[in-house]
Amino acid sequence: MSRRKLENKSLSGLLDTPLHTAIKTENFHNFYTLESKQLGRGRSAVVRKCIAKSTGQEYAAKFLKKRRRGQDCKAEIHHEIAVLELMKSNPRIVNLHEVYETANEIILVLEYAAGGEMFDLCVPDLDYRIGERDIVRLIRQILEGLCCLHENNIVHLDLKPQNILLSSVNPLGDVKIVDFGISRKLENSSELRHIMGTTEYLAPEILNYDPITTATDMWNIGVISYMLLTQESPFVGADIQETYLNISQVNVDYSEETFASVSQPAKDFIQKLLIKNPEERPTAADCLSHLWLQQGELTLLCGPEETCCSSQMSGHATKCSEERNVKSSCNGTCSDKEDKENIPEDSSTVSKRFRFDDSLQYPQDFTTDFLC
Ligand SMILES: Nc1ncnc2c1ncn2[C@@H]1O[C@H](COP(=O)(O)OP(=O)(O)OP(=O)(O)O)[C@@H](O)[C@H]1O
Repeated sequence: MSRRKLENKSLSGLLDTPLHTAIKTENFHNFYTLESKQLGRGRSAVVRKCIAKSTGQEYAAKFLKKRRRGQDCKAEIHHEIAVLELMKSNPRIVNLHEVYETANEIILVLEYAAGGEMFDLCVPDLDYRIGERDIVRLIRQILEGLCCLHENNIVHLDLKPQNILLSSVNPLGDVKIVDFGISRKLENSSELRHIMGTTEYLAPEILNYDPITTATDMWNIGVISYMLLTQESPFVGADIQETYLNISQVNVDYSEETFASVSQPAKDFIQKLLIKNPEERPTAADCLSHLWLQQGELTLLCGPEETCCSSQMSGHATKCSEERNVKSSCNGTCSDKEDKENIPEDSSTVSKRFRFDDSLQYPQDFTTDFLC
């Protein structure tokens, strides 16, 4: 879908479509062996690896509390399930296998992303530095997933290296986008300006309380690309105020020193995305046509003549998704659609959310509209 179509839409909220996935009330533990080590934890969930007793297959079990901070969160969880269902056949989005419900929790049994978080590729103390060719492949894959989400008028709103997982790390596998907990459906009728997220990844329009569109996710593509290429978080400051200021002034270090080993097309790609005015940012489909992403082996899900949407970035004329066959990039889902309190924290799993800004107290999340 073109930006023109999307920009008139603003954010309303949650998908309340009937779910196709059966919510099982049998005892989860009869069917899965749960490993004690946490894979991760976030604002709303604890995620643990589990093994299906019948098949030996590995999964990730995401335990979501039905009530958090005294509020019923079932609608949010329903929404997260509905988004995962909508994206079911997109290989860039984590697959939802099963759902269980207990008295206090809903358990999402997800495809297991054995390679962990992309965040681990963004840290300066990495033994090896991931090459630009690999970064191009990973960014392409994120954009392919994002194209499909945006074509379905869903904005992720929490894209960050902690929510981009990898199917494997050695060899470097494929992208799996996770955590649709604060994603929202864009609607014509209403708009939402508040949302929460992690401070250093917030787009200026969120800080400014301006309407949110799909372009908000595109800011995050710029941030993720910057982090993969430079091993630095572009906006993080000494404290939360400095981080806000850096974001609102788009104060980014593009120095020779920081970009010493980064190609010019890669730098150009980031500079086109880290733009204050959301309307000037290219769409996910535009980005796929950028010169930087044209290099190396292309792993387009679309056929060549079915490439996603128009190209604002490169000027290449390509086909729009509206004209596309449903079997294109979204494998049928695009156009054919219409607290962790009870789970003891595993000390071996430290949240890496704030690794770039350890000085800030948890949570540094921006929570003007706390959803749950
Ligand atoms: N399918 C998976 N395979 C492997 N690890 C996973 C999987 N899903 C989630 N994780 C790990 O668990 C962490 C938390 O998961 P997730 O982001 O879905 O939880 P959340 O509570 O919704 O997070 P947030 O606070 O960002 O909203 C992820 O960052 C990742 O490290």
